[in-house]
Amino acid sequence: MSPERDTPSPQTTPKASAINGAPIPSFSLSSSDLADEDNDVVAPSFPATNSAQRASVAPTLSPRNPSIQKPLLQPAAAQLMPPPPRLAPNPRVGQGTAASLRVPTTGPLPNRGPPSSSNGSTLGVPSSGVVKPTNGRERAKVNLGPGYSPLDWATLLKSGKNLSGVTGFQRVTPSQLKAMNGRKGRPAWSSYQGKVYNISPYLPYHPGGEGELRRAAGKDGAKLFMEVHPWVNWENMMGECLVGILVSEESGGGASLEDMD
Ligand code: HEM
Repeated sequence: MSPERDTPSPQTTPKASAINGAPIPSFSLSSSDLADEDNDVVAPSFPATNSAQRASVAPTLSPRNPSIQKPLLQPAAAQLMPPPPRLAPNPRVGQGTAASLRVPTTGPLPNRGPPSSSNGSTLGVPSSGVVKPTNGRERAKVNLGPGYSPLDWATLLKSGKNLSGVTGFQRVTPSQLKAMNGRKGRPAWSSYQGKVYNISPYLPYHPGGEGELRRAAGKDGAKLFMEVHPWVNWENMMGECLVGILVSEESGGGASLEDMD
């Protein structure tokens, strides 16, 4: 408490007082001061009339604010409440809502996938548009020669040509299947779910490469096939290459198989 402070009247609202002898501004809260004021009071030049600082100060700072004309019977809290919204112009408002919706220029954009990919696709997906499971294996990229596209294979399937390499339905024993491994001029056969197919004509059409397909030659190819691409329909793609059915060794093979040896 400063000894220089004016002694306030116990009946009046406590007045602000100078702490270091500085004069108190004329905007006193006392009713007598208000009565002496008229509306010609010039607002202080600072803060500016429409500034944010002024907006945050009690309304009694603005003589043009009608609230100061009211008697001090209002609760003190009401006197200290900020004026009705008279905010300084928001510089963003003039730029439209697009400004507030604009995506920051730093950091990854949403829904854009990984920032970059080895195939150069900006969307981070393979350029083929097909996302395939890899089964933990690195798939070989095979360039099929001209005329050996999947469409070409489909055309060949419908051509009516004999793609099985045999004249009739065969009963194939495991040993006979093993002999048809594609070597020494022999055809490549492979079994799938008990059926035997001649995979030789498909070798140059196989998207995974001839070498991969040859791994199934002379044996049951189902396991290898399902490991790599279980979504591929073997029976549809190889239907015209059907040689016959796999039978037990004791059952014996067909006569035509013996002719091929
Ligand atoms: C007659 C049986 C087979 C047929 C009809 C066949 C068919 C196909 C087809 C249609 C594709 C393309 C798949 C795609 O793009 O989604 C493909 C790819 C492939 N196949 Fe086969 N396939 C056969 C057997 C095999 C076997 C036995 C192997 C492995 C030993 C194999 C290995 C592959 C590989 C590595 C690819 C490449 C996959 C990729 O590019 O992501 N295929 N095959």
